[in-house]
Amino acid sequence: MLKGKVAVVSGSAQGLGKAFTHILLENGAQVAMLDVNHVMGQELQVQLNHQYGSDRTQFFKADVSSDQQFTDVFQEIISKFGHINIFCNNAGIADEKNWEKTVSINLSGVVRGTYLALDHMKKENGGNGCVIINVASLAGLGPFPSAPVYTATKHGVVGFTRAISMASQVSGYGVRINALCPSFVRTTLIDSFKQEDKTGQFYNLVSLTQSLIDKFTLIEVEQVAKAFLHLIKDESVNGAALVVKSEGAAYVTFPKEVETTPISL
Ligand SMILES: NC(=O)C1=CN([C@@H]2O[C@H](COP(=O)(O)OP(=O)(O)OC[C@H]3O[C@@H](n4cnc5c(N)ncnc54)[C@H](O)[C@@H]3O)[C@@H](O)[C@H]2O)C=CC1
Ligand SMILES: CCCCCC(=O)/C=C/C=C\C=C\C=C\[C@@H](O)[C@@H](O)CCCC(=O)O
Repeated sequence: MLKGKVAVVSGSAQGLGKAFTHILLENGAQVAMLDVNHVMGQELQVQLNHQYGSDRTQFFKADVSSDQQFTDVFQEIISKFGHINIFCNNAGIADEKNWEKTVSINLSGVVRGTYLALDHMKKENGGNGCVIINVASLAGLGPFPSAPVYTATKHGVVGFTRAISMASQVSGYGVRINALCPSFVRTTLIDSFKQEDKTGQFYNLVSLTQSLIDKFTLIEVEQVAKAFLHLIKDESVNGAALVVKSEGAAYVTFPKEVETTPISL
């Protein structure tokens, strides 16, 4: 299904990015894995070489919060694979204490990756069939009180995706751009909410977070990967947000007009 397609996944050394890499490979794509953690990334590449063959993946070390590193690695990927058809901005952290770093990775990193990919896809490949997936969160659609900056970055990813997808369509780029919004997933990221050096002033809200996790229940990376694949294949959507919860996946219906309650001045 994805034979001949080249995909890039950021934050692919573990967690959701690793699961996205697996499902892309299982469906015939070649995958450029990008991560700041080169030890885990290189270990994974060795494992994937054994499993899928040595020509299917290559690991590239880069920090998505660095303009220079992201731009350089993007060129390296083009030199290695020739072109890119699928680009997934997945790298993310949950660090309320160092909240500026969270903004730089979760939001600025997504904008950076989308612009690099869009520029390449529209010029080199005429856009046709190219797709960008931005990993947001259910926290991009509603408040996650113990992580307000994380929530802001994910709302930002959803808003950016909706606007840039329209810009792509109106400009005739032929590139679809969609957002993936999982609820809590069993990865190492989840540990962040129990670490005081990550939660900062919101450490007192640990039990509130736990009750949200209990309400939504942890989902497995493989379930999110299936939704990710659906979003790649579904050519009918652009600017969509696909929610993934334990009970299944569903597209968000955004209101054409927001509901308001008038006040008298
Ligand atoms: N685990 C969860 O409950 C949910 C996660 N998400 C989102 O999914 C994405 C992936 O998260 P997980 O797999 O859960 O986390 P994870 O912590 O398991 O994996 C994140 C990966 O991103 C890499 N990374 C971090 N900062 C980076 C940077 N500056 N440049 C390049 N790579 C970097 C890490 O080295 C790691 O390999 C994130 O955007 C996260 O916000 C969304 C909803 C729920
Ligand atoms: C710090 C731990 C990592 C967090 C990873 C992550 O992104 C998890 C998010 C999970 C969901 C939290 C959102 C809660 C939102 C509610 O406030 C609710 O309003 C959402 C409404 C949408 C719905 O369909 O239920």
